[in-house]
Amino acid sequence: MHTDQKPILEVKSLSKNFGGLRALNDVDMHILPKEIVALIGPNGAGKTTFFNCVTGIYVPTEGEVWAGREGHENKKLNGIVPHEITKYGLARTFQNIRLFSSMTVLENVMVGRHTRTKAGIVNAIFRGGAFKKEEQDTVDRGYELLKEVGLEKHWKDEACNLPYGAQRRLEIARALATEPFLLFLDEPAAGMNPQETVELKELVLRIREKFNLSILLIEHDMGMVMSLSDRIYVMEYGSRIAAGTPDEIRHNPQVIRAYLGESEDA
Ligand SMILES: Nc1ncnc2c1ncn2[C@@H]1O[C@H](COP(=O)(O)OP(=O)(O)OP(=O)(O)O)[C@@H](O)[C@H]1O
Repeated sequence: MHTDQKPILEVKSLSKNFGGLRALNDVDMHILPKEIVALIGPNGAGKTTFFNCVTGIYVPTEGEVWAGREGHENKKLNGIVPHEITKYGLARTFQNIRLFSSMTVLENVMVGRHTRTKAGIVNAIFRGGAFKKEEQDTVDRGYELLKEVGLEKHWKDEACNLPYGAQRRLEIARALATEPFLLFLDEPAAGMNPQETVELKELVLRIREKFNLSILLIEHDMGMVMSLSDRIYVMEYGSRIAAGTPDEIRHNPQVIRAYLGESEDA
């Protein structure tokens, strides 16, 4: 990594209040092209609130979010609605999987793809004749992405019938279909067995290379965080308490204290 590279994400003094609760307090972060960065911290530290503020779901109380593809100027994202942020190139998965459960696996990926097509989701549903070619491309591209995450054999299954780990991979495929430059993964390994977690790690590394992605992940599986991340940010009670390489974080006394102080189920 070269430190003179333009960050593709710059978060400056981000804060979020919920009534009297300061869920995020003055948090700074940057991500460089093709970096894999983890955001960790005990339960309730503010990690999901951070994701929600950066991806437009919450309006931050204070602070600024700037982002832009490599080779382009960064643009201020404050005030932009979530679907416009997705279109701009920031895609995400959710802690509680949010698939369209009665749609097929392939249709779920096609929904992501329609962020990029002229036809849009309405024409896709009503099958407007003028959009047939584009629609075929959407199907082909969706199928390719299913192959990428190892789900092509399940393309006609209803999404709700997939095992849990496969649903998480499908969410990643749907996010990739929007052609992001920055992908947010909210606890991608949650509920996965050790074998699925290893496969997920390989998948994350593969898609970073193939799609030239930067990735920010929230994850409680420390084995995965330490072995996958280029850098790690640590939060506690809404504030950033540390940032550094996995080795620096592992030996940081404040981080050790934050983790030893939390309950065992975290
Ligand atoms: N919409 C909301 N309204 C009020 N309080 C909220 C809201 N969302 C989050 N909070 C509170 O903000 C704090 C931070 O929550 P957040 O979900 O961001 O933490 P987290 O680090 O993602 O936790 P976990 O690891 O358990 O997912 C918590 O005290 C939570 O109860």
